[in-house]
Amino acid sequence: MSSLSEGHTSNHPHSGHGYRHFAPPDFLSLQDQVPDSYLWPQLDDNSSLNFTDPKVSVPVVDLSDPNVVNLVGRACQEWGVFQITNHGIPMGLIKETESEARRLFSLPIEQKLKTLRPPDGSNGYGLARITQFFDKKMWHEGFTIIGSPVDDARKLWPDNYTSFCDRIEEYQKKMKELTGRIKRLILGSLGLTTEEDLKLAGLGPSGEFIEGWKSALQLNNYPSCPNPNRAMGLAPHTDTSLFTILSQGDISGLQIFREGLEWVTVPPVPGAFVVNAGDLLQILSNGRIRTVIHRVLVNQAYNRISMAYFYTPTPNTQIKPFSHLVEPGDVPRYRSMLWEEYTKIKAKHLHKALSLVSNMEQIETQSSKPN
Ligand SMILES: C=C1C[C@]23C[C@H]1CC[C@H]2[C@@]12CCC[C@@](C)(C(=O)O1)[C@H]2[C@@H]3C(=O)O
Ligand SMILES: O=C(O)CCC(=O)C(=O)O
Ligand SMILES: [Fe+2]
Repeated sequence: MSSLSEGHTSNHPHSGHGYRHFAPPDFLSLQDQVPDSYLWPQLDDNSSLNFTDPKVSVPVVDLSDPNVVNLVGRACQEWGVFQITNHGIPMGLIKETESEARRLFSLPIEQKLKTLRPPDGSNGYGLARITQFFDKKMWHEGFTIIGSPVDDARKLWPDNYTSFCDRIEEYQKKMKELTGRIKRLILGSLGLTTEEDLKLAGLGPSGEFIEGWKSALQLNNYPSCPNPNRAMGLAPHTDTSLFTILSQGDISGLQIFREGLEWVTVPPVPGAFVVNAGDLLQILSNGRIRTVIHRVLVNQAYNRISMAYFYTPTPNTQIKPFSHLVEPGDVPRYRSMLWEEYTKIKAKHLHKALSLVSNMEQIETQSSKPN
């Protein structure tokens, strides 16, 4: 594995261990003309979908509202996504973490490639994992941090990696606390009470946090783009996580897909986080809360940075719908499986993953059962 990560700057297709062609390009060199491999079919002009009518826009929930459990519950079931304000995370920390991310992506490409994520690895610089499922490339580069950022930060800034690490570690700590809070609100809104159901969600018998779930912090960079109507920042996808807490900064770009409305822009609210349901929440809630299809558009004027915090169980955790949400006598909508099993199905089948683990699907179409 370490020999692999030493060959990462090689661009030669026959160099054996080189996988430079799996790396993002130097976007600076593409500023004059966007190559055909980055040109998607004309994206709709979505300007009409920047709703300001609260009935058709993503809900904003004030976490200090006494009615917060109901507000979160309704937002989850109607939209699967909402923004949160009054969450207690200092604006200064968000801005400073974002500027560390900006500092990282501003490094020369050869420097960033020193941390290129190996094909079988989880941490470091690289393309979004969904890249292989699309014919066209994305106007995006990412950096994934699972656990400590220090090994990669040392490679990026051998002499001054501490400001990056300090900021990231503080941000991870705050995100973990906030995750616990949001998890309690969502589970509370679903009315979960039994020990079995709480345990499925990583909570002990009296609602305490069970250690052992994992998180991933994904820094996303979307350079400004000379042809924003044909370039895609991040292609349509759902997150695999239970839910994701996203800081999208001040620049819009994130859109969610909503039946009947098509693509709806999530307008940046200063200091707010976007919380979106992932596939796991759809499974555990027995389909009550739906995972959210979303994508990111780019723009000509600004380089956009976002930071997404994903929350997931460990690979050998058994997952299945909460029994409380399965009507007596009914079959759960999703089958019981190990988390590792689901992530493998997702990595192979992307958008089809949920229907492949659905019991309903098996009744309706026996042939789509996974082997
Ligand atoms: C814990 C996670 C969640 C991951 C994989 C791993 C680390 C990075 C995440 C993302 C970030 C970008 C979109 C996505 C779809 C991707 O390509 O990489 C996400 C994926 C998922 O939600 O499946
Ligand atoms: O950049 C954004 O606004 C969204 C990023 C995202 O969807 C992700 O990292 O999974
Ligand atoms: Fe996402």
